[in-house]
Amino acid sequence: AQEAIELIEQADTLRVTERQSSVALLKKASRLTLSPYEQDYLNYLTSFHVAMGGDISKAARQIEPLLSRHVSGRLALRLRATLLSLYAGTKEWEKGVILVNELATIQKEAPRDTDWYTARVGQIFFFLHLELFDDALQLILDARSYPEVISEELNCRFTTYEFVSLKGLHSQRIDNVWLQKLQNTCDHLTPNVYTIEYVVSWAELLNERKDYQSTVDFVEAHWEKVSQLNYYHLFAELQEFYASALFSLGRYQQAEAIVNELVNNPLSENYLQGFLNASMLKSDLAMKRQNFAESYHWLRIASELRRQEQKSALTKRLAIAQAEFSLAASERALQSLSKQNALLESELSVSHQRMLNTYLVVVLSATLILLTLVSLFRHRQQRKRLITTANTDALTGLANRRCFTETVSSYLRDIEPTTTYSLVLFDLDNLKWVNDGFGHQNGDWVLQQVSQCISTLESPSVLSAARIGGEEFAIFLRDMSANQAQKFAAQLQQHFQVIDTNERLDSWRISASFGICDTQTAGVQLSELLNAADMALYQAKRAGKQQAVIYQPANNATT
Ligand SMILES: Nc1nc2c(ncn2[C@@H]2O[C@H](COP(=O)(O)OP(=O)(O)OP(=O)(O)O)[C@@H](O)[C@H]2O)c(=O)[nH]1
Repeated sequence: AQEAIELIEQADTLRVTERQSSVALLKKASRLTLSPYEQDYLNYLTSFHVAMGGDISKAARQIEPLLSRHVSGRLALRLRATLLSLYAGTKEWEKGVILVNELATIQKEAPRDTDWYTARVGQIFFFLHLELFDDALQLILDARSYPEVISEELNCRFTTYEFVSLKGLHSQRIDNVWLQKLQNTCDHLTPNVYTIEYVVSWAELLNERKDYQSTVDFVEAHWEKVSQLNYYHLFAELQEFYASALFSLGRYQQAEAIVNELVNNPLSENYLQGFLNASMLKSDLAMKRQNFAESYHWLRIASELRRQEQKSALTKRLAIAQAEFSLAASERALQSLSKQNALLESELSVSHQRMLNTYLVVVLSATLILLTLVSLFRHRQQRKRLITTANTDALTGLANRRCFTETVSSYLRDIEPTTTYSLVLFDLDNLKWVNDGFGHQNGDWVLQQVSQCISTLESPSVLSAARIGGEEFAIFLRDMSANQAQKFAAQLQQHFQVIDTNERLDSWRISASFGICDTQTAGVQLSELLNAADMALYQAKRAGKQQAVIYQPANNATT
């Protein structure tokens, strides 16, 4: 069992040369299950046979619905190329013009294979019917400018169309060299509807040149070949030129026999120009026989056909004008599009610029913000440093007097009445002696060691500890009575005592004298507390140093 596609492709190959076999193969294929593509391909070839049979209108109507399903690829080209040659026959010029453009678009994407060149032939054929010889010639030259090898049949068709175009443009310049060229290109090929096209064109040329004897000779030499093809249009044209030439040569009977064949064939009605020429000839022939009534009859038919032909010529011109108009319109559209494009591009560059500007602004702003943040940060750091410096004692790192006063004052402002606060004031013993004996640097060292002892105290009671004078320190304690503070001072004293002074002070032991008071006895003003503690400290010094004295009201401090 053969594949459907094989049958259809075989039918395609034989469609021109062996029509009957081609039709039979298509019938066979139609009985198989077909894919949508195969079905369309089969329908196309069936329509092609309908066209070859002479009913080009029917064929065109059958092919038209297939177009929308095939907008690219092989079948897209084939369908349109065939339809285009049908439109040339049915004189549907406008539809044809649209199709020519569609084909050009499809061709841009398609590879240059046989189908591509066949489509190109379709376009040229259509242009020739519109008598747009220049455009046709342009398409031929363009197709020939590519190095692809085309089949001999396609070469014959291109040569034929080149000849038809040149004939249309400069008929008088065509000489027999052209005939030679056409014969060399086409005559050795199997005769088919395409390879004998030039014969009809050459016969037309001879007839137009009133070279009637040559026309008759030429037609008679090719009669057999063309008639056997059974392709009505070509043969009808040949018959027409033949009859016309015979008439001009005075061979009326022969001419009449030929013309009768033409006018009696129902297909001739599809072939307007030919039918018109034949009617005119019939009228002339009747006139020769002095049958005026018959002559008048054919003249009336001819005039009706002439009217139709003029209408058709007008339609042709209209189609061309419309095509040119739409071309101009599309050019205008293109121009306006490119203008819009230019506008868009300039807008784009403006917005690019804007974007760049925005970007710059953003970058600048970001830099500015960053700089501001940095400077703010620096400023804060500086402020912090300044505050720290303002509140810290440079030598020992402890809070200074200013800071101590502020801190303690703020605590005292919000004092809890049930809570007792204590102030421990102490003064190092014999620092002058240390300075004098071991040097001021070692005196500094002593101050630092003492301060370190205070800093390392991890008591939640210590609210503030400071160096409030040269060798004078103060500690403010929360929730501690003077007696408890005294114990605290004793601990501190122990810490001072164990400071390793071997290297610096020859084992001289560091000590301090403490003056202690609390809010219960001294009052809740800082000045009161300082005074009280100072008094107690004075007493501690007087009592022999290295001791802690608690302030007693009425200046009666206890050690
Ligand atoms: N090395 C050093 N000595 C200081 C500093 N501030 C004050 N002094 C010294 O501390 C000493 C205080 O002397 P005095 O008031 O006689 O006290 P003292 O020698 O400790 O004797 P008492 O207090 O009676 O035990 C002076 O010699 C000051 O120069 C300082 O920052 N560094």
